[in-house]
Amino acid sequence: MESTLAFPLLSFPSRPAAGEALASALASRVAEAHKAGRRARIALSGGSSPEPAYRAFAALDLNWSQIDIALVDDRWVSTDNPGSNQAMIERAFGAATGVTIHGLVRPTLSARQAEADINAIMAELRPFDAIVLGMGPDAHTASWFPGSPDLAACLNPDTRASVIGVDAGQAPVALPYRERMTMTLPCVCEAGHVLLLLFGDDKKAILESAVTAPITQAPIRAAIEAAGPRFVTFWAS
Ligand SMILES: O=C1O[C@H](COP(=O)(O)O)[C@@H](O)[C@H](O)[C@H]1O
Repeated sequence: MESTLAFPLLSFPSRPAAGEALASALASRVAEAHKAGRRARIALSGGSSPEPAYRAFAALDLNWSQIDIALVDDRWVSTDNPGSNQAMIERAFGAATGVTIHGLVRPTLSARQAEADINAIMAELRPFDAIVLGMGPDAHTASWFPGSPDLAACLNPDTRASVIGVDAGQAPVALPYRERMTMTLPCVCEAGHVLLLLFGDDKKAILESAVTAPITQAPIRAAIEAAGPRFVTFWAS
């Protein structure tokens, strides 16, 4: 199927092939950082789509002790909850000995109460070499949900915050995980590479509609516009 998008959408014959290509792109970003003599910093999304791609990345022969992995967003649950993005990422990177994973959740606090602590950590990690985004069926990305009273704060281009606690309870797709922590638009879109991993003909059609939809209804459009040519989609049917 031809893409009608005005930005790069790389099509792959299968989901595993798309995941391997994403893993290879991330490995290139890691190699660049290490060649420059510094730790590599990658931020990853959660959800149901990306775990096999993360396993493919984790299987690569990299100097994992010089790689920081942060989360783009998480549901405000502890890692024993099946909805925990952190738990999925920790599982996927089990083979990556020495990697540092920076979780966003502090289960004894509310997301709002934890913002200052997590923002301090993110300030040390920014800017990220690469960020991996996903997209939900309501055109949300990260935890930027249509209808959320916190959407404007998430998408404020002038915010100094890297992450904010959000109430996503107005978005049916978010439930039952109403309370969340998410990176903000500037934190995501200043990254060297903003990579969207997307599966299914239905989601491709949603992405194509999102580029002309109001940002309040299709928050992913904010990332597409802010990242410009650094926004690349890895897609398989
Ligand atoms: O809730 C979330 O959903 C999005 C999309 O996930 P998917 O299940 O449709 O693959 C994800 O990118 C985000 O990290 C997650 O918190």
